[in-house]
Amino acid sequence: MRALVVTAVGAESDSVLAGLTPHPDSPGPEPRTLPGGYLITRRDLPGIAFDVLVGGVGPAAAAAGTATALALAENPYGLVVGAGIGGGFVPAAPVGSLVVADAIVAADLGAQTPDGFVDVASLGFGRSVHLPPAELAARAAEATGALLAPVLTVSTVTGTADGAAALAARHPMAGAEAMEGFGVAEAAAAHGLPVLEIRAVSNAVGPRDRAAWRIGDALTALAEGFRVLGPVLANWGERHEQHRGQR
Ligand SMILES: O=C(O)c1cccc(C(=O)CC[C@H]2O[C@@H](n3cnc4c(=O)[nH]cnc43)[C@H](O)[C@@H]2O)c1
Repeated sequence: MRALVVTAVGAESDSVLAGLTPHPDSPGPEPRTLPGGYLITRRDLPGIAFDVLVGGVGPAAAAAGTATALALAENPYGLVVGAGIGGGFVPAAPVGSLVVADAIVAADLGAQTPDGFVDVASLGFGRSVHLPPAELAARAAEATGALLAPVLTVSTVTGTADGAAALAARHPMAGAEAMEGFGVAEAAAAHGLPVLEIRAVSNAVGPRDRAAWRIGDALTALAEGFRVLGPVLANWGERHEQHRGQR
């Protein structure tokens, strides 16, 4: 199977690649540049090939980058994975921990009304949630020690206690927020592909405090997560392809 992993920035892609590179002395091919300037780097593990893309920050950039890579793929992908750092809803997802999405939620796509926020699906336009394959998400969370919970996609980083409380009230089970997952998922769905999202928590969702961000710790956790995730995804891909072959 081939999997496309979509990160926002190079530091996240470097962490993912570090986790997917069993022999640091022979790391594999150098990055290529896709039309649009997207960097994409290939890593081969037993049973699975990964292309790790730097797609940009925010849901629109992530959707554009993912769609570009999927449309230009020489060989078809079987899975798309959104990956990177994110804000954690504490205490469930502390800084340095991992969250695997059991739902990828467009948390600020919709309309504010006098009665509160109405999501885009309730307005009658498209989708507000993408669901990763349940068994895959559960296995990924178990293997990596991640919290299995909804991951919210927002266009604006939550920076106030009121904002965090409003989001938590609308999504009481949420584990993390980030800015790309829903865009990645929309592009994957347009190509009929399953999607997974994993976030390493760099900061707590809440009042803005840049001094408290632990991006290094989160990037280390992301690399460790992908070290474990590689074989899990390979195993899932093999069983998935066998299952498709039997039909
Ligand atoms: O607070 C700021 O001044 C600020 C300025 C520019 C960018 C940021 C970011 O938070 C980068 C967002 C980047 O990292 C992911 N991320 C990490 N933590 C969070 C979060 O708490 N909420 C949303 N996104 C987060 C996100 O996926 C982006 O790729 C801050």
